Formats: sequence, structure tokens, C-alpha cells
Amino acid sequence: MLVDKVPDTPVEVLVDLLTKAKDIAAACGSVPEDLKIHLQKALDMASGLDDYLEKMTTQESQPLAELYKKTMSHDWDRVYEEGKTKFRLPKECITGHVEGQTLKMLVHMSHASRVLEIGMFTGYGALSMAEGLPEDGSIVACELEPYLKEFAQPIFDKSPHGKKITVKTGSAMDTLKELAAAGEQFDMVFIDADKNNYINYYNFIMDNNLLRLQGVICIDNSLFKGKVYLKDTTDSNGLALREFNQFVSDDPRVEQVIVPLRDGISLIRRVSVTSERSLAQCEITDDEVFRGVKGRPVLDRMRLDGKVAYVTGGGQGIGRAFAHALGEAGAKVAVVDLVPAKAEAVAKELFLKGINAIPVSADISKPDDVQRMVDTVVSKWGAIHIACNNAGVNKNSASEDTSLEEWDQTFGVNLRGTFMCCQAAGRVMLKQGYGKIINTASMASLIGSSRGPATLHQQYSQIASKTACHMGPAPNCKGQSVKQEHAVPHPQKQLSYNTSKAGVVKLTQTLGTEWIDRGVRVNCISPGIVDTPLIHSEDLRPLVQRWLSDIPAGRLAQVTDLQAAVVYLASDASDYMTGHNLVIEGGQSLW
Ligand SMILES: C[S@@+](CC[C@H](N)C(=O)[O-])C[C@H]1O[C@@H](n2cnc3c(N)ncnc32)[C@H](O)[C@@H]1O
Repeated sequence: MLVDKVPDTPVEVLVDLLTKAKDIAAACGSVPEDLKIHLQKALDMASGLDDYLEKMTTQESQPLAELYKKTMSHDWDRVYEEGKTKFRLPKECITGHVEGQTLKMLVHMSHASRVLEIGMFTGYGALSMAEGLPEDGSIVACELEPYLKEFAQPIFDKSPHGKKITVKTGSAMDTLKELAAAGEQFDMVFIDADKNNYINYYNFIMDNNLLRLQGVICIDNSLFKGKVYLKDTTDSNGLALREFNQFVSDDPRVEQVIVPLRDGISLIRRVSVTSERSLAQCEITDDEVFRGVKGRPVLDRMRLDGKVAYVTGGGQGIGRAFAHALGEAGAKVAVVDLVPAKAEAVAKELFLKGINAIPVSADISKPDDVQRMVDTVVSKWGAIHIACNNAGVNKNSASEDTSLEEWDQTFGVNLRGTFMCCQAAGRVMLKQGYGKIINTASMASLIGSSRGPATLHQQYSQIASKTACHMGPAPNCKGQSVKQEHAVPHPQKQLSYNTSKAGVVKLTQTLGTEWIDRGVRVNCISPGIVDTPLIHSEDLRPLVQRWLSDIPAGRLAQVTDLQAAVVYLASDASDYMTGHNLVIEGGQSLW
């Protein structure tokens, strides 16, 4: 702790008072030794706290360290005397390391993507929060003094996170009015400016819905050196904060806690509008639309916390994306793949992200492997709530040349294998009285091949015969709905694949209706052409242009385009959906 500092927090005031008391005691011969020892212990206790917090808090980034140094070494009195700032700004205004890290973590933990700061000073808090934001997150920082924007900007520019910060100079209240008029909303608001206006900022934010549902307001200096609770306080800022804290504590729209970190940080959370206190004040239709089903707003109903899932073909491509999506939504995930190393690699990725995951190797065309997979998951986690049957193979050949071997192999995995997985997982789910099965079908279930000019057709047949891949759907063919004279040649000839995927849809529809009354929903996802490394091979590159011309969305699907669908179908939000084929193909099947 800096001894020459003006005491700025309750602990610093305490240290100051204890130091003075200790010095007096030391100078006075009649003070009992015990009292001196206790004074020293109290001083050690108080003076050690901030240093310890400082040391144990994750080190600040280089740009933040630079910003702190630049702020502390700047001659703020001179700046004021030269008329560059309207007010004399004490360098102690800065939030600093521990508080900056706290703000950054709050941004992270609240999953905020839009932040509002009222009172930026040299931007330490703004940059700390920016570091906690996702790449496309943003902060609006309000600051009265234009000089401070110029001061902070060069360091913002050095940080990869600086571009997330927009500084609005001028009166914060004017900026708030501007933001409200533009319909802006924020996930987190940090109020750290003129203390006597806190109550006005707070009320304006709440009354104009500048704070999102489930948003958080953080208030700096809410203990104001202890003056908020000391009886002899006459300081106008201390009194303003005291009144503010009381006002928030009585406000039925929110709940709050004051964390005694540094000079106090209040955390204020909008409570659900469905709280009895709030409801008493207005007339509303009090039903599940208003309150949410079981009190859960729609996005919460897509959470999968506590659920157990497996994903076959989880070692790469679509299956890997599904495994990540289900895990991110809260499920434990068994990553199943034919190739043990692939299952292990993806399970490891999930584990690194804090998701409980296990690898399972299984060939889903083999009944014993399928049963072992299901038994492994049940013995590990006691249930299967989500069965994601995604593994598949794709082979290409002209129908007149398709061998029975190719047909059987394709059906063995895509249809027979998917059936075996549905049956084995379904038996567990029927016993549980609950389950979500999501099969991967394909756009191929909807559309068929069309013929182009012979030369192109032959050329593409050769190229496309190399598109066979083990997992997930591969490129498909022209929609039946398109008249032949407009048809653009589509090269892939994959009768067995198309037919097997049409079978997956029928399997899904049949199981989906047969099992729904026992709590098991069965749906499938039909992806269009998915952008995989395979598609970018030299051989296949010429085909991509042709495919693109048939996709209204103007691009191939990314595996991430499919992730929300699997989470939705795995969640309670889709409980009334069964036997459905959810087609995600950028509109291709409609052209
Ligand atoms: C305590 S400092 C902010 C510290 C800052 N949050 C940080 O992270 O270091 C308060 C800032 O609020 C600004 N301020 C005071 N009154 C204001 C107002 N009415 N509108 C906008 N900014 C204001 C001051 O110029 C000062 O820079």
C-alpha cells in the first residue's frame, strides 16, 4: 500500500487511523504493552489486505499497466491549471488493477456483450471491461472531459480490445438521452462519475429500459470511504451515496449487494418483472407467456444443464460441432467415433472448455458396438437424455453401376446403424420416460439428381466419385421441383446415400410418433452442402461454383450454422416437436 496516498477507501482510512493511533501510543509512556500489540495486529490486518488482493489478482495486461503508469505519472494539476480540463482530476480517480479485474470478470460472467460506462477518466475500467467482452462486444464510455479521450485513445489503439470502446464526450446525462432515443440497450452498466447524479443516472437507465432484461448495474464508490454509514458525515458526496444506496435497496425492480472491495462496488440486478413486489404495481396478463414456462425465459429453456448426451460421428465435422454445441448449452457429452483418436481429441477439446466429456469408440454399423456405446454412457452418467445419431457415410456412383456392396455399406451405417442407435438409446429413454433423439438426415432426403450435358456430367462424375467421406452428409443434387429445362447439371450420383437418408427421415417420423406418448421425441436435421476441407480440394473446387449458383443463401453451410438447431431439438423448448425434418440448406431445396 502507498503510504503517501490520500486515504481513499474504508480500509485505507482505517490504516491511516490505526497508524496515527499506534504513533500516539508509541509516544505515550503510560499505554499498556497489550494495547500496543493489539493496535499493531489491527494495523497489520488492515494494511495487508489491499496488498494481498493486489498480489493474488491476475496480472493486468500490458496496455492496462501502461495506462495505469501514464495516469499516475501525469501532472493533472497542471492540466487543470492550463485549462485543458474543466475540473481538477485526482489521479486516484482511476479504478486500478483489482477493481479492473473485477469488472472484467463481471463482464465475462454475465455474458455481457454491450456495456455502458458512465465516467471513463483515463479508460482503465473501460479497457478492463473491453478485455472481458467477446470479439464483437462493445462499450460506450461517457466522459465529460474531451482531454481524457485524447489521453486514453493512443493506449486503446495499442490494445486488441481498444476498438470495442466508443468514447462519448460531454455530459453523461445528454449521452444517456441520446442512447435511449436510439433504442440502445446494455447488458452491464458501470456508474463511476459525479456522485450526486448517481440517482439520476440510475433512474434514467431503469425508466428508459437502457438496461436489458437480466442486465447488471455496477456502482463504484458505494461505500465512499465509509461515509455512507458513519454518523458524523457531512460530505455531500458521502450523503449522496448514502441516499442512493437506500433508494436502490428499497427499489422493487432490483436486488443489490454492496461488495466491500476497494471503495465499495454495488452489484444491482434487475429482478424478474414477475416478482410479487413488481406485479402488485401493474395490471398484466399473468400467464406462462409473461412469466416464462416454469418461470424460465425462452433462452433459458434451451439450456441443457444436467442433461446427458452422446454424439456419433462426433470426431469431426458436423458431429464435432454438435458435440461442442450441446456441451456449451450445459450437457455432458460422450463423443463417439469410429476412430478412437478423433473421439479422444474432441472430448479433450470439450474438457478444456469446462464441459464434462468422454470419448467412446464405436462402429455404429455393429450391433454390439452400439449397445456398448449406450451402456458406457449409462454406466458413466446414469442416463441418456439426448441421442445425437449423426454418423454416416457417403459414396458416389452412377445408379446403373452401384454395387450391392456400396448399397449395403451405406445402408449399414446410415439407416441400419441409425436405427440400431435409436433403438438402443430409445430403450433407455422409454424407461426414463424422457428423451430427445436427433438424427442427421440430409437435404438428399428431399431432392434428387438431375442430368446435365454429357461432357459435364462425365467430368463431374469422376470428380465426385472422390467425395466419399466417412461422417456426415456430403454434397447433393438438384431439387425435383426445378423444371428440367432450367436444371443446372449436378454431378453427384449417390443413389444409395439419397435413399438411405430418405429412410432416416421416415425412421424419424415413425419413431417420433410411436414414442411421443412415452416422452421420447425423435426429430432429424437435414443439412445442405456443408463446407468441409474436402470441398476445397483441388479436384472439387470447380464444383463449388456450381453448387453456389443453386443456393439462394449464396454460400455453403458452415458446421456452426447447424449448432443452434441441435440445441433447440435437444432442449425442452422443442417439446411439442416430433417426427420433424428440420432442413438447413440456405434455401437450396426450394430452387
Ligand atoms: C472516478 S472517475 C472514473 C474512473 C474510471 N471509471 C476508471 O475506470 O478509471 C470519474 C470520471 O467521471 C467524469 N465525470 C464527472 N461528471 C461527469 C458527467 N456529468 N458526465 C460525464 N462524465 C463525468 C470525470 O471527468 C471523471 O473522469
